[in-house]
Amino acid sequence: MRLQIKDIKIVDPLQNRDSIGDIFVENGRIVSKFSGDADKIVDGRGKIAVPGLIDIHSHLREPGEEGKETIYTGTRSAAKGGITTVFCMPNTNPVIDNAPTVEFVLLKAQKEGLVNVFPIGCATKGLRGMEISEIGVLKKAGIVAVSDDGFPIANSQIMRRTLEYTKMFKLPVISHGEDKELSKNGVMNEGKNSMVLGLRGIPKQAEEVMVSRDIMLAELTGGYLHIAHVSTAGSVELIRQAKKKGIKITAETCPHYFTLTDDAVKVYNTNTKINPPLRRQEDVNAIKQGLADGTIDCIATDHAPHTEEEKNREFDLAPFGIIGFETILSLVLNELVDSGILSLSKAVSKMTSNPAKIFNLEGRGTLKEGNIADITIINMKYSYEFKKENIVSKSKNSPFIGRKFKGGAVMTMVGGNIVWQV
Ligand SMILES: NC(=O)N[C@@H](CC(=O)O)C(=O)O
Ligand SMILES: [Zn+2]
Ligand SMILES: [Zn+2]
Repeated sequence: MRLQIKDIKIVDPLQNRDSIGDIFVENGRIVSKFSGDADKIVDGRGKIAVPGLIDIHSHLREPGEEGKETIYTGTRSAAKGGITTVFCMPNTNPVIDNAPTVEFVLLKAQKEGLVNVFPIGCATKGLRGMEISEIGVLKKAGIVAVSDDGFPIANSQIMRRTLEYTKMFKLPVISHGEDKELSKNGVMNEGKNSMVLGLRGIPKQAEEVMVSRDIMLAELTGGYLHIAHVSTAGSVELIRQAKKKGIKITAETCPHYFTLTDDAVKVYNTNTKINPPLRRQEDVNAIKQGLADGTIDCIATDHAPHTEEEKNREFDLAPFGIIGFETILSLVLNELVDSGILSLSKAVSKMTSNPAKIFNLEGRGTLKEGNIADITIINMKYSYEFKKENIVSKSKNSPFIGRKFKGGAVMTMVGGNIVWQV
């Protein structure tokens, strides 16, 4: 199969490319040209081609919680959002702390997935924070990182050992920064709003205490630390200083942390209940600054589907988490690129070349010749309203329902195959 995308603006951060040209795809790879005609031609006029987006933080819920999402539905939702590769977190049932479960996820993804799926393995057995998983075995089975995500390792000695042990396998340790004692019973950011609403707060320090600890342990061990879903100004500053000191650390944030504040919780909408919680405007500003100056390397969704039954409960009782695949690109374009905080190329690098580099994904994250033809085509003029009835994910828990966007993915290509098209 030979495919040619004609007269398209190509934005490829790794190659520093931002110019109009053609893209040639043969046998699933990007080639410089082919002799003879294409089997299919895509008219790229007025559109932009970028490397397929890589979302390094999501919850696909399979195995075990197929009522919320499956690999089948989740990868379709991702494809609609312009995402060609997703990493999935191990807080499934059973958890991904053993090779057969890694293999199950990979096999399911191969059979039913529309985009590439790379599992993240548990850092500790059963996500219990007591005993390090068999990381070598997991790596052999195909994991790209380890994380206990929602159940951060409380014991500093175990975290130290995890950072030491994973060095051997060149696997980053993804840390969800939360001191569970400090955040205990909290359901939203601690501050004026939590007081007015009568909801128990989670102080910023619950995140920052753990981010500082993990930075210190990364310094001690020389291990590779990646901070998940940064939500506070203090965390941004801690990471900035750690990078200045030469500590091996990278970080991600999510669209909701640069788009919303805890003012959004005011109507007790449980689709604003996430962990870490939405913070204040000064945090939003600091996160934007951190993205602009390179302190924050990646933008990921933390796509965390939950059913309507679960979310239609009192704010206190509803689970934490929101879906994100179908809105990440439009939110990045509208909140960061249109407002001049990031150039398009810089913004794209945080969802392509940077993740590929941090997690050693060979052949992805750039449109270089020889690479896998994972390509996302953007139309900056594509206007739409994000409506509940159009959500592809099995779950509908988004705080962005009803929002109007301009700019988004109009075609998603995985390994040279068009998997989604508007
Ligand atoms: N982010 C969330 O609010 N929830 C995540 C867990 C997590 O990412 O910590 C989930 O699995 O539902
Ligand atoms: Zn988390
Ligand atoms: Zn998560």
